[in-house]
Order: sequence, then structure tokens, then C-alpha cells
Amino acid sequence: MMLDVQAVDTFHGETQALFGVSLTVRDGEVLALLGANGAGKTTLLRSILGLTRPRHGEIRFRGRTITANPTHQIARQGIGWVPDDRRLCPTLTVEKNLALGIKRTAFRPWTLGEVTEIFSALKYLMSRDAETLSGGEMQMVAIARALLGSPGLVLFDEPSQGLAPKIVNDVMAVIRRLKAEGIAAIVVEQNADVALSVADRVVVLQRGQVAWSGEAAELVADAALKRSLIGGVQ
Ligand SMILES: Nc1ncnc2c1ncn2[C@@H]1O[C@H](COP(=O)(O)OP(=O)(O)OP(=O)(O)O)[C@@H](O)[C@H]1O
Repeated sequence: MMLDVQAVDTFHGETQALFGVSLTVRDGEVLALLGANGAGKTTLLRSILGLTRPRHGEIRFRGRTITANPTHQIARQGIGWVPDDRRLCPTLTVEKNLALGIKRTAFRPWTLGEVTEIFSALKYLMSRDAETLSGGEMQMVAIARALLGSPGLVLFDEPSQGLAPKIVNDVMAVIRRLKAEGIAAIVVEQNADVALSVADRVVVLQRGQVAWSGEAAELVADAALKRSLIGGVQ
């Protein structure tokens, strides 16, 4: 098992955002995490990363409890993050931003050459300051940076947000490629169809609780179920 989240309660101050959330991600599996605005998707990713610590519950990564670990240690164990706001250092070049992401973990390391082979445009952007990039280019850098951290699991927060359809397809192709390499992913998406195009399994959050979990194919095949769970999302 790559990731095991058990009965997590997470609060923002006194406001509870997650109520007993449990989910698992198997090795090399893509899990779509769906739900309306405010359902708790980002809070769950932040809980896994140790950025917003759960008050109760347990999170295990490859069998080891990481619930109380500092974020840098969680990253070093092999959990990568592609945040919704990309979080690049705006006044540093693309090359420097990527260099900051390089880490060694127990998982397969990625070289800059391999990453630029996936995102060929990166080669021409290396000396640009990150703040001058388009949204799609920033997303490319954010994903490339996550790969250079040698992850076994990548948490994608709204990877399609603000991107042209062609770029969204490219990003989904990258997630499929990672999966083919045995890298697992959690994909948080407002656009359920985009997430369902790459996901093996789905967890739907509603008001901080798991409302449904199951195979992606089941949700794709059952339009009424899909509408009832995530109809209002798209
Ligand atoms: N920093 C914060 N302080 C207080 N409340 C917060 C904070 N961040 C999130 N919340 C609240 O926690 C709940 C879950 O928010 P979260 O951002 O996890 O939802 P989400 O499913 O990712 O939503 P969206 O799709 O809109 O990004 C919401 O009610 C939100 O208002």
C-alpha cells in the first residue's frame, strides 16, 4: 500500500474541515479526489503533506506513520506536490526553481534530461524568471519540479485549472506516463471528466466527509450516480 489515510479529522483554527476521512492509494494507482468547492480536498492534501496537521487519525506512507512528521521529511520519503497555485519562486529562473526541487528518495530519481524530454518547452525556458511564465508553463515547471523530487506518490491539486484544453491533455498524458512508471497519484479536480480520464479509483468528498468511493469505471458507466455525486461540480 502506498498511502493509507485513516479516520482523519483536520481543523482550520476551530473550524473542522475533515470529519473521519479514510482512503487508500495502492502502488502505481491514480486516485481522483472529487467534490464541490469547500468539500475539503485541498485540506486533505495539506493533511497528508503535514502542512495542516490532522487533530485525530493516522496517515501511513508505505506502512510508516507520517502523521506528525515535518513536511520536508514527508517530501523526502517520496511524496511530491503540485499545488494549485504552483508556488514557484517568482524571481528565480526556471532552472533555479527546478534545482530547488531535486531530492533523493527510495524511489526512482529523475534527471533534468528526462524531465525536459517530457516537457520539451522547458529547455527554452530555463533562463526565464518564473514570474514571466504563462499559466501552462508554470504548471509544467511545477510538475517537473515534483518529478525531480523522486516521488513515489504525487499529489496534484487542480492540475487543469486555468489551462487550455490542449495543455490539460498534455498534463493528463504525463499523469498516465507516471502511472506507467509505477508512480501513484492523487488528482484533485473540479473538472470530474478530466480526472476520470486518468483515474483508477475515485473518492468523492462532501462537506469534509467521504460521500462515495469506488472504481472510476463504475462512475463513468453510471451517469445518474455520477450526477448525484458530482453533478454540481462541473
Ligand atoms: N486557511 C483556512 N482557514 C479557515 N478555513 C479554511 C482554510 N482553508 C480552508 N478552510 C475551510 O475548510 C473547508 C475545506 O476547504 P478546502 O480548501 O479544503 O476545500 P476544497 O474542496 O479544496 O475546495 P476548492 O475546490 O474550492 O478548492 C472550507 O469550508 C474552507 O472554507
